[in-house]
Amino acid sequence: MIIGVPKEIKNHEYRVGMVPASVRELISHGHTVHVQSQAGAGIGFSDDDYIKAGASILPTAEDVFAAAEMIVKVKEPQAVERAMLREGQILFTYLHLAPDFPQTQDLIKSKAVCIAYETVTDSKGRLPLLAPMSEVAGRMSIQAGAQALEKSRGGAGMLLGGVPGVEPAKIVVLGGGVVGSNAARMAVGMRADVTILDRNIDTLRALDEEFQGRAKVLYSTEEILEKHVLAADLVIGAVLIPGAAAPKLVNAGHIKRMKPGAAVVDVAIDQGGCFETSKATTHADPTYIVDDVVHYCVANMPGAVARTSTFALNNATLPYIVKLANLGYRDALLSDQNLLNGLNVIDGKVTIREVAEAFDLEYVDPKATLA
Ligand SMILES: NC(=O)C1=CN([C@@H]2O[C@H](COP(=O)(O)OP(=O)(O)OC[C@H]3O[C@@H](n4cnc5c(N)ncnc54)[C@H](O)[C@@H]3O)[C@@H](O)[C@H]2O)C=CC1
Ligand SMILES: CC(=O)C(=O)O
Ligand SMILES: [Mg+2]
Repeated sequence: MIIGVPKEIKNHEYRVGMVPASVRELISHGHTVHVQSQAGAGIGFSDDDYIKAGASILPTAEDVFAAAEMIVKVKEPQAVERAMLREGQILFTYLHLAPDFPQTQDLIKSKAVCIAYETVTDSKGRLPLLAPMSEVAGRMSIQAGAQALEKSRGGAGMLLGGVPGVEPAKIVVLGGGVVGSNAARMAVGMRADVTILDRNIDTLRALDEEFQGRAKVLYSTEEILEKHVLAADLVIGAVLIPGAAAPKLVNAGHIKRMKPGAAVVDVAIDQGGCFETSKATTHADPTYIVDDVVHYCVANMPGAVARTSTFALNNATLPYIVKLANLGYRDALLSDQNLLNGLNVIDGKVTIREVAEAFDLEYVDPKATLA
């Protein structure tokens, strides 16, 4: 198969779909890999590094999209990239369609085979291609929150861990999955006062066992959520209903009643965000203030630590890239229900229920589209 790796174009996005070691692996399976010139420059890989791994370098994204049977990316395709997709071409990347109607429309129009990293599952129902970036974003969320609480960002001027004789900040983590548990680990390590809310009893048990009282672990009723959010200095938004738009757990009224100078970090912003007042921001201008509460809502947080993130992402995606390349999308998807769960749009049809429901579009059984 001919595989194409374009340079990412989102604001301050330095990750790349494949590192040279991944390219080498595909070449060893007999595939051809075209990489856009400078695609890896942001994480220290030159065009020469890719050539040594066996890739050929193409000057523009247009060249890569035109040549490739499968495009491997990191972030959801931007409008100019969507315009370059064609019928039957495989797109393997993060998509986050449920909060993004323009992208959904364009992918339908393209008739491409669009497989989203974030809805591929594993045998335990987890999300193996989302998890590495959730680990990164969860850990980063506490750094982002710490900065948001500084005076220069509009925060109350609090140090997360306090100092001897002064109380630490109260951090509330909404959702105790991969993002939430990683956020809590960092926050506990910094000696903040940490409370995690979730609705999955098994998750609550596992967190309770892990933290042994160093973080409070609570079932998230509306009452508990309101009580803890209103008392918080920092709230991390880390809930997910796979494939669907994030539930708006914190409304504008809650934000109004939060402490002045408090901060929220909405990691779930890639799925639309779990604070009613969230709107996506960029690394160039990450925060804004609503009712004296600092909001950090960057949708590609791991892009800031692109080197760590690209390796972590490639470790997870490579086996799936190899499978798609070796078998072709039809056999790869039909032989692996977990990979099939990643199929969001194919031949102009929506094959993920949550996205179809979000936009009142027809849902088509993915298997029916491959018959
Ligand atoms: N902004 C960014 O750069 C990044 C964002 N993310 C996003 O972070 C979000 C969280 O991802 P993960 O932690 O991997 O998901 P996960 O599936 O591991 O965890 C989500 C948790 O939310 C809980 N939950 C769902 N609905 C809830 C509710 N109403 N109340 C309380 N808890 C609820 C679930 O029980 C689960 O434990 C996703 O939207 C993901 O796409 C991930 C990586 C980077
Ligand atoms: C998951 C995601 O949105 C990211 O890694 O940017
Ligand atoms: Mg207020």
